[in-house]
Amino acid sequence: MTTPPAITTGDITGLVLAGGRGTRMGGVDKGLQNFNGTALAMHAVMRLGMQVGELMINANRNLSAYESFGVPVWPDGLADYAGPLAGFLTGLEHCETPYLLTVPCDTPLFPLDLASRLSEALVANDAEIAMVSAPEPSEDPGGATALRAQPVFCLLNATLLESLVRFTQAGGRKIDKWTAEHRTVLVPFDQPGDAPDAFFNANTLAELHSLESQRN
Ligand SMILES: Nc1nc2c(ncn2[C@@H]2O[C@H](COP(=O)(O)OP(=O)(O)OP(=O)(O)O)[C@@H](O)[C@H]2O)c(=O)[nH]1
Ligand SMILES: [Mg+2]
Repeated sequence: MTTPPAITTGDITGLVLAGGRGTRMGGVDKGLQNFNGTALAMHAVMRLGMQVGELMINANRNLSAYESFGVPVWPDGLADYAGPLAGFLTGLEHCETPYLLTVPCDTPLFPLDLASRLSEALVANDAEIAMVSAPEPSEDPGGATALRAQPVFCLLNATLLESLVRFTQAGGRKIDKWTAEHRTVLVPFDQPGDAPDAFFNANTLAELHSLESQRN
């Protein structure tokens, strides 16, 4: 058997997902909220930018504010805030590299080796999709953390565009339902040296402020 070629940085387009409603944050444009003095989406742009060859932002409001971050901005093609899968579709439609790596705008401490670890796992498992699996805080105070799939952190083979067009045209909206149709590898980020809170996301203003006090 021949080993599939490694994925290099230049093979990947990074996509910052900032197209949501931000309902739990009071309906604000989440990507534009300040985090330690810089807009959340800009944190993602900087962190992802050092791991990929090209970058894009997917946003549905305040497009000129996002454009000022210096990377192309694309709104959803699907109407009415169809969810993050609409962002995946937009990203794949505009992706000119063999792979697309998605990150949400509300997780500003995601790891700097995200792209390399997802890439290695994708190749090693001959997969089409590599998805993060990471510790999540327990609902009960003092409860143990559990490892959960983080479907908005996904490395996708760009050839999946056709499949996603079909899935969304049929009304599909759930990321995990779509990824289940393809060879998907879950990549655990709970190894020694991994920050346990790297994938904590800010859905409310209180969560945003509590994340601000963490160091990375
Ligand atoms: N393109 C696109 N992205 C979305 C959409 N809905 C959510 N997202 C993105 O998916 C990621 C995870 O979503 P949430 O954390 O639920 O963010 P949200 O939908 O803005 O917030 P809530 O309305 O409070 O659920 C974020 O990066 C959002 O920007 C959508 O309709 N279109
Ligand atoms: Mg979130």
